[in-house]
Amino acid sequence: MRRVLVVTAVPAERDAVLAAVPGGAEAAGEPPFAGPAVLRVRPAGTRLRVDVLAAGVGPAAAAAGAATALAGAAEPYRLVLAAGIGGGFTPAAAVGGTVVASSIVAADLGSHTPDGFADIASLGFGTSVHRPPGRLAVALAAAAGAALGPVLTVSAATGSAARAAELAARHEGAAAEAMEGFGVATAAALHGVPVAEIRTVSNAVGPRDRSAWRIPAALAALTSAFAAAWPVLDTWRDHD
Ligand SMILES: O=C(O)c1cccc(C(=O)CC[C@H]2O[C@@H](n3cnc4c(=O)[nH]cnc43)[C@H](O)[C@@H]2O)c1
Repeated sequence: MRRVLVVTAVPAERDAVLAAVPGGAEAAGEPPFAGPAVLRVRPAGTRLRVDVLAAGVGPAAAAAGAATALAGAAEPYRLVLAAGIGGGFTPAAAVGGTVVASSIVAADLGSHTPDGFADIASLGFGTSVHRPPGRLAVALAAAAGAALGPVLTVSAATGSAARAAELAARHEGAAAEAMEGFGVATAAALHGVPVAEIRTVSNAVGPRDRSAWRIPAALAALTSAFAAAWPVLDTWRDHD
């Protein structure tokens, strides 16, 4: 049986992933304390047992929830997936599109200096990038019709064109921005489990415009992305 943990921010994203498996979900056991529940689905025609957790918004909640699920697992997970909606960088990822992370980047973890932003790695305090297994990321992107590129994790969503341009200039090929991936990846790395990230684009990274957000479309795309991903996750071997 191939156990996969999917970590989203909010229940609507969790439910979009679960909707990719007709027939609904079952409880995957009570959380070890009064934390978010984990729901389980078994995609038909695969050996997958997929646990889906809505851990909360932001890198800290994502890391805490993912680490708790990993630590409490009765059997080890073979892969952890950060998943949900995100902002797309133009032109790499349009609203309604899908992005698979080639790298998972902590984009605002570090220090502001007179010479610009210094990330956590340049400060000597650990890594600022987690890398999914390359062949898995390529296969997921191909199956889902997704763009493949760096997905930036931020603690504060971009709200201006200037900030979007600053991030795009610092991270070549940046495809999407979200708030949980690096937290999930940090928990996965702590437990020695490979990580991947799938984002569906609800908005363009740039000036804050709530009216331009297309969250229902992004959630529908998330369901489609996971329906396409099951066969890839089922056959992937972690030495690939
Ligand atoms: O700026 C606002 O008014 C605003 C209104 C609703 C939601 C937000 C968020 O920041 C949602 C963050 C939540 O959704 C993901 N997400 C979606 N798009 C983005 C983005 O462009 N940048 C960062 N995160 C985004 C994120 O992963 C969170 O789970 C703001």
